[in-house]
Amino acid sequence: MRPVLSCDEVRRLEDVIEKEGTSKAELMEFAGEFVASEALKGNPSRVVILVGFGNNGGDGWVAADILAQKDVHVDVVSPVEPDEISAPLARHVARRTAGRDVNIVVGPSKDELGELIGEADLVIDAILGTGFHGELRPPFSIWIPVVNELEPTVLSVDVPSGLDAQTGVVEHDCIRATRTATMLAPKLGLYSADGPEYAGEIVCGRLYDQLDEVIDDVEHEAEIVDSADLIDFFEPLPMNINKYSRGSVLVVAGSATYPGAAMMAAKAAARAGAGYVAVACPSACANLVRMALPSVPVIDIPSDSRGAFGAAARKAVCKAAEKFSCVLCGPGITTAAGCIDVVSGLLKMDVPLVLDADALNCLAKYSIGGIDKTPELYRRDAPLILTPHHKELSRLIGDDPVADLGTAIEASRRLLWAAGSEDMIVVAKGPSTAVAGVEKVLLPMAGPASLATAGSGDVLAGIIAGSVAQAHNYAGPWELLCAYAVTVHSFTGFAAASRFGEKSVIATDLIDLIGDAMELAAESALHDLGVLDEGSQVEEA
Ligand SMILES: NC(=O)C1=CN([C@@H]2O[C@H](COP(=O)(O)OP(=O)(O)OC[C@H]3O[C@@H](n4cnc5c(N)ncnc54)[C@H](OP(=O)(O)O)[C@@H]3O)[C@@H](O)[C@H]2O)[C@@H](O)CC1
Ligand SMILES: Nc1ncnc2c1ncn2[C@@H]1O[C@H](COP(=O)(O)OP(=O)(O)O)[C@@H](O)[C@H]1O
Ligand SMILES: [K+]
Repeated sequence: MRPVLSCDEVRRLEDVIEKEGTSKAELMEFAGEFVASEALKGNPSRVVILVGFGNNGGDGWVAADILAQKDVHVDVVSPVEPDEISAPLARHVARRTAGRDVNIVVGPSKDELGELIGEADLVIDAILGTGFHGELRPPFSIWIPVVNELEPTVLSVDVPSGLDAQTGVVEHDCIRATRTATMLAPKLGLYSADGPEYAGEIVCGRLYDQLDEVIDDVEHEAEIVDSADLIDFFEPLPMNINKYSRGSVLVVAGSATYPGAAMMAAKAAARAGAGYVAVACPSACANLVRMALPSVPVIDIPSDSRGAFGAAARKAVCKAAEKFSCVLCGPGITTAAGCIDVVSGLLKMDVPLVLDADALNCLAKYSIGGIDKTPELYRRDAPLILTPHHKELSRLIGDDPVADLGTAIEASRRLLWAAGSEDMIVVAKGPSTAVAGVEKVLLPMAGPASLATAGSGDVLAGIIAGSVAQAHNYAGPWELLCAYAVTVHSFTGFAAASRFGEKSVIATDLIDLIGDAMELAAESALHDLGVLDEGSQVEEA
């Protein structure tokens, strides 16, 4: 796993490294070297380097010097003369570079800038990094659209200029990078909100030899999960099993209005590998589910007058739930009184429980001002996995806003720390999904935007429940198991997008591709580990 840091954590890490004897000035030299080495990968003969007033620009000035020494023609475009640069470290390297064989262009007109970029093989964006804040000011608010309009190959330094390195939000405009060379560790904003849209491929410069020894001296906002980290989940089925010992899931879902949610979640749980999946749904939709899923037993639960779980549902659901390795509750249940009762009943049982969709909205209705105010409602000994999207997560914490990865992580931590249980996980879904536990927050590979389609979350909930059901002797951490399920879901998105077209994917497409997705994830893990070559063939020893 690879750490992702907040801007504050990066600053603390720089301080730790400085205490160990490597100054910030030296780090800037290493950052510039890393940028130059990334730039040279494309063998450019002309490079334009756009620099700002701060240390992000400093990295650009160092890179300019190195590239010029490698016989690359370098134009450095600066808003001011080197002597007028405000950040002292950046001013120092700018003055030094000014004495070398680089062409410095101060405050060019739009047309001059366009001409320079038009002639370049590569543009290096060292305008703004982690120090960017507020509204984009001239001349950068003029430069950035000129760059984007010409669509050159762009290497951004640390973060694309205009992107908030913490939230990933682009308020006005932002450099559209082909690649981003980020320093020490990726910043959270590269994975949040608009980050993935603007950052392109992300490469990380370690800069400091003993990075592994000091990186744990600061907190990590999150950790990226690579397929290779999930290798233990790709074991083949053992021979000596039966349908129950493989793992069983009870899907407590559906209503007369949303029978499809129960069908999708149940089928996904089975496709994810559970040997026995049953559905407990309101009697009003039970026959529909039976007809749609011939392999799935359906338990009739008393309905209310609208076809949702009724007053007698709690007892019936809890009795049925006793025999299963995992219970998934929520898809399509509505928030009728009987549903709230069902959720509260299941929380009191000691079966591993996944709460999704309306089960979360039922939970939010329990308390005013956020369920973290009354954690005894959801604190339990058995595993509890909540799978909210941003809006559901916001409801769980009393309607405080959840808008991006950073706020989703913060909200998840509120819920987790209030409960204080190692067996509780919040899978905070969004364009990038965070899997948060009390100890750490994981960022599994995100899927394509095709996953933003109704019912896609029901499929994920089914994959999670199916995976939990199979984890009999699993010693944890539950975060990793959920990260595996999210990764498989992401791969279903890619597989479906390539089969049906990016815009044509619907949630039911994802379900039959779960097997393919597991295979793709396993291949990717073997590839990361160097066991598979480029052509995905097993390498001969
Ligand atoms: N992490 C690491 O270990 C290492 C980090 N390093 C590098 O340092 C970078 C951080 O440098 P930094 O702190 O100097 O900030 P930076 O991004 O250059 O921006 C500050 C300048 O931009 C200006 N400015 C701000 N907002 C603006 C706006 N809206 N519109 C226009 N201007 C705006 C701001 O002006 P001010 O608002 O202060 O007037 C100030 O002049 C980091 O990203 C990485 O590349 C490496 O060198 C070494 C290792
Ligand atoms: N832009 C996006 N890029 C990648 N994945 C996305 C994007 N938008 C949503 N997703 C994923 O799609 C799923 C949507 O879940 P959810 O909002 O609960 O849908 P529903 O309630 O309709 O089933 C989540 O797994 C989420 O991470
Ligand atoms: K930048």
